[in-house]
Amino acid sequence: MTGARRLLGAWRRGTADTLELLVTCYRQDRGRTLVALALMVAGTVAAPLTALALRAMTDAAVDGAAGRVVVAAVVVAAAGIATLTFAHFAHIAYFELAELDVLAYEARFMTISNGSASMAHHDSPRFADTLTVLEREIQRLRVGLQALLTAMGLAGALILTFVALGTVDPWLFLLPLAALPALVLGGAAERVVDRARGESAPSTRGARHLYRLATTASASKELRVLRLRDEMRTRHSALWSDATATLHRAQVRGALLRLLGQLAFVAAYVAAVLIVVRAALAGERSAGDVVLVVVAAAQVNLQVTAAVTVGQDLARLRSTFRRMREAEEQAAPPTPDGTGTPPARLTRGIEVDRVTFGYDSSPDLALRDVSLSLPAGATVAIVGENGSGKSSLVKILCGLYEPTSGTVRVDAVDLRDLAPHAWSARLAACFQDFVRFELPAVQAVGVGDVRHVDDEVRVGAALARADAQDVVDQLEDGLRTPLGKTYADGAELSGGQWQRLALGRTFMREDPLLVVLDEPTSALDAETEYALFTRYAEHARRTHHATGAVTVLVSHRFTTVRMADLIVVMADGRVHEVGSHDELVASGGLYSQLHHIQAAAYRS
Ligand SMILES: Nc1ncnc2c1ncn2[C@@H]1O[C@H](COP(=O)(O)OP(=O)(O)OP(=O)(O)O)[C@@H](O)[C@H]1O
Repeated sequence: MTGARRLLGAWRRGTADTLELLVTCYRQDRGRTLVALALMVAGTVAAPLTALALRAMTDAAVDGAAGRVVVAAVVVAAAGIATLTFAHFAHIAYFELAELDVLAYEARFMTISNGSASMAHHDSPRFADTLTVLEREIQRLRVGLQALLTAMGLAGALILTFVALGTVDPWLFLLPLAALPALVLGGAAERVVDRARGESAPSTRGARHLYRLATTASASKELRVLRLRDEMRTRHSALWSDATATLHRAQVRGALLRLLGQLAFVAAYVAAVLIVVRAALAGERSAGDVVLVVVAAAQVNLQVTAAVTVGQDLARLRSTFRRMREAEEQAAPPTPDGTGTPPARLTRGIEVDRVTFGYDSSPDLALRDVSLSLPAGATVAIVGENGSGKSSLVKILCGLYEPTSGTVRVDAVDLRDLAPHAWSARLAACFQDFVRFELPAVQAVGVGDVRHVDDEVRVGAALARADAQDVVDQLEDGLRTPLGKTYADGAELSGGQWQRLALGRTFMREDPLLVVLDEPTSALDAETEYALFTRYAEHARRTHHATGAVTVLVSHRFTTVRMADLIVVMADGRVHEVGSHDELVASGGLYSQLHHIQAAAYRS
């Protein structure tokens, strides 16, 4: 009972999802949706009308009624034209609608992927699998829309065909039952194939990754130097073979299931024709009846075949919507978002209280029992070896991940109680894996505060704060120069130049409460990094007086962070030492040792 209820629930949800596609079309363009629907239904329903008109024509001919023959012949011709042409015109109408639908669902897909404040879902392999399948399936929404419109026409055509057959012999009303095995087995076949799509997603994802690597310019240097062309090709084709073998096996099983369903129907069809032919031979049915049954039953065969195909496309469409819902659930925050507003200025600062954190995809902890006090207005440097937890701590401070346990407090308010988007609006951050926005230079920097994306004065000021004005000065058309390979005339920048523009972007926000610079100068030499950090720290001290903003600098270079008010040394996910440069050097601990080693290395 519960199973049946669950099935019914799933069916209802699936139908609602599928119809939602039509509602989306309707919202985009009412007129075109109605025209497409009307043409599709009229074109499909015209086929059984042909059978009825043929019966009338045959009987009229046998009776010698020339007038009726002509009328019926006109109907046959009109219905024939409608069958042949309406679907084509409908296609013209829904083609554009389908494009708009793909656009609408791509926007939804983008929101699912990157619309939430937290980015924890990006670490889940299950989410990655769902995205891999969705990325491809969204492009198939066009087929889904066609299937949906065809299904509506087919439903009308099937009803009309069975009514027509039923007028010849009530037994023929049973013919729809013979179509059931084909529909049920068709659905089962699609489920088999859909499962295989999910199972093959990791291999598909791997193959796509290699394909992207092999076709993007950024990877081409290493691929050439490492002479990886053949290796990449071998691995790519092995992964594809793996994915296609899984899909192929499922397709074969699906085809067998569908064949079984079709055979059941063919048997019933032959029986139906025999019943009517025998009755006609006995003089109980007219010649027109025989014509109607032969034509209509043949149409039923075509309609059922079409229904099975359409059924598969609709099942695939339902799976797409199911996956979309799953992805939405996976990307949803584990606890309801807070609604609080961050303070206009920080008075106490940011408190990290016994924070422990592990990524979903890893059994190890990235942060263990971290407690820190980041006073308002302070410049805090975080140093530590690779993998010691610096970036993880920064991401927690930015609210990109929630701590597994422990609390981050902003002026005594739990970060979880603040509205995520209100907190991110008060952040200014430059990450080590910064984005290269291929836009005109003004916008590539201006997106740092999207309200002022084209404001050349603000952008200029932000670049000056980041000491990156010279990058733009070198460009042919200054701030208006398009950047990157997306444009035919786009300027290509060096890694360090891109990084300095990213820094400029960070300084677009004028009233942040937290400024994060996570290795923003990794492409620069140690001396330049030191000079820049000193400049930022001074700037931060001056301006953050007003907002109480905390500036967090992450660096590997122990020698360049000594200007910070507070230095946090991380090791193995824990806070190993905290203090000012002088205090830490005096204590003779890890900072002191590593500082001396690095200083000696730079001197030599
Ligand atoms: N997205 C992730 N999924 C799973 N584990 C991760 C992820 N990001 C980082 N880790 C792990 O968490 C630990 C801390 O990484 P984190 O990036 O915070 O270190 P880091 O000190 O910033 O290192 P680096 O100096 O190399 O940037 C490492 O063991 C790393 O493998």
